[in-house]
Amino acid sequence: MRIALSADHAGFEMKDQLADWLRADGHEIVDLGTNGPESVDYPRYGALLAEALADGRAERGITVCGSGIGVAIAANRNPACRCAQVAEPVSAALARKHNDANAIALGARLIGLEMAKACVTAFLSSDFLGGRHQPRVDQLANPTHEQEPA
Ligand SMILES: O=C(CO)[C@H](O)[C@H](O)[C@H](O)COP(=O)(O)O
Repeated sequence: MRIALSADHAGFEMKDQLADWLRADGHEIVDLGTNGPESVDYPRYGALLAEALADGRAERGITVCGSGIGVAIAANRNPACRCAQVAEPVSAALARKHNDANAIALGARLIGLEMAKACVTAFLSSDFLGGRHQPRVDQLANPTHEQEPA
């Protein structure tokens, strides 16, 4: 699979470790930086990830910052991106199954590499379930207030 990775300074080390691990597993990696510990601003790296998904350079995205929150907010500004901040694999799988997420955001200051790998494995190996979830995902791009609860 073609997978884009991005990170700010807080996440670049985990990003690089995940990239090596995914390459060893046969995936094609689009590395969008950053590539060192110098302080950078996370909005750029969330946006770069979303752009790679929007223009088809990658089928899935993984972005890392200290908490995963900043890069997730930034990535989700692009309507082509559905990015879930996750810290354990059940949420990573649900992000695919229910939300058709095409990206996850990880917090390198909150979880270790093994938990990050478990999240990535769950994310990449889970499929969108469709059905009742499809119109909800559609509404993310086009919110409606027409439906009221029964
Ligand atoms: O965006 C974040 C928090 O929501 C990320 O954790 C950033 O990596 C963090 O804010 C960077 O913090 P730093 O003190 O500038 O290293």
